Amino acid sequence: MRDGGRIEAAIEVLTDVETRRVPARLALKAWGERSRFAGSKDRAFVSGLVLDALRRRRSLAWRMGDDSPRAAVLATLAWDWRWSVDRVAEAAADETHGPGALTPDETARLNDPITLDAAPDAVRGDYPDWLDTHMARVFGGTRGEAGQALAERAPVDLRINTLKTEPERAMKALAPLGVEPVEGMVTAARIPAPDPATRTGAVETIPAFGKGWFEVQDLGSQIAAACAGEIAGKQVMDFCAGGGGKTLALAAAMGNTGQLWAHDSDARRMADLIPRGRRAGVRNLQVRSPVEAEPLKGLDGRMDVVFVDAPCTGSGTWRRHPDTKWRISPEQLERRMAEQDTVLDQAAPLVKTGGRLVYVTCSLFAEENEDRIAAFLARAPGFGRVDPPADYSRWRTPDGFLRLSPKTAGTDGFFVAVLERAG
Ligand SMILES: C[S@@+](CC[C@H](N)C(=O)[O-])C[C@H]1O[C@@H](n2cnc3c(N)ncnc32)[C@H](O)[C@@H]1O
Repeated sequence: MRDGGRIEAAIEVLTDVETRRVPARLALKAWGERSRFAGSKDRAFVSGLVLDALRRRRSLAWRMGDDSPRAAVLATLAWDWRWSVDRVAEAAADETHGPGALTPDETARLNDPITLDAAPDAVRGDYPDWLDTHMARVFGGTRGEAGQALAERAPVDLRINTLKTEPERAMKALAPLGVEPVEGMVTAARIPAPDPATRTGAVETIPAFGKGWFEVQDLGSQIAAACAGEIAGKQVMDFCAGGGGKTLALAAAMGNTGQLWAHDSDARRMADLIPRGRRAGVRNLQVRSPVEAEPLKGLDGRMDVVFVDAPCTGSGTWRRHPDTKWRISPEQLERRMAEQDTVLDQAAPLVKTGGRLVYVTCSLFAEENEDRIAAFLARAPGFGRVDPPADYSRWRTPDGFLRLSPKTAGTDGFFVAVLERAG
């Protein structure tokens, strides 16, 4: 495809995302199915452009004085992809495929972009107005900057699986991917955010992945899992195991000692858990699926650690899923809060006396984090807060929890509370 056609396709997909309020992934898939002529480079270009436009949707509209998908896509090319305005103009004017020649106003705005200094925080931080109070509660006067960091492209983070290899050996195998070590975490590696228009080789295709040497996992998720503490030889329950990202990290920390239990209220989400565990060399995993009559039977009061990776709005992952920030609603936030209360109440009885309940979300909002913990502690006075591991103390909140964000930690946003059941 020529650039004009690719740009027109990105405008079409962005329009579809916004008018039908569907995930970008589905709109891109639908476009791909309609556009059999598009090759893998075209798909990478269109997908990268749509996602980048979604990342800064509001600030682009504000600076262009136009909230159309066309304006967002053209501005992304000029300001984010650093195309010259002449190049944008030439591609747009492509007679057969392009979205049409730039107007004089578009040309002027692209050539002379205004700053965001006078923009409201929600515009500077690229999130919907109704979330401003939620962002303000956590980030105060720096919420615009926190939002900007959530609008950056994310790196690809890897977790080296110590059940299968040594970090040094894995780093050698990963060298062709351009990985960088992560300070303070020898089992983590990072591939800097790729160029948006190119489809980078999927890390899953290299032989070391097939051998189970590493997993793709955001560094924040790895740190959250590490907050389970010293768990070798213990009884550990991953209560919301889902696809098993945290389960496998917990398994590596246990080194096939003790017993790791995995549970989720949705059996379908755990479908890949057994094969993933096998590939990763996990031998101490027991899956307790909700298809069983009483999946948690016999486990009350037996766990040293119950890890609750709770359902949440995912506001910490906007870098990776920028469409979700425009779809999230107050009703959805309320629903997630109710689910978080339920999940805490269901998980707590499994914790043994002196054991720990580790509550994690990938959301930044206090309503899903501190407020849920405060409400839980009021309902369950046998539990009390303890400090998360000292290694991560630089991200401790004044209340003694952990909050990671792209701005403070260079990771996705995560919240961790470590609670202990009194003796
Ligand atoms: C954030 S996701 C888990 C992601 C997973 N731990 C990982 O690292 O890949 C939250 C999970 O909680 C599950 N869930 C929601 N309500 C639940 C409940 N009451 N009990 C157990 N799991 C629940 C959802 O099905 C979903 O899989």
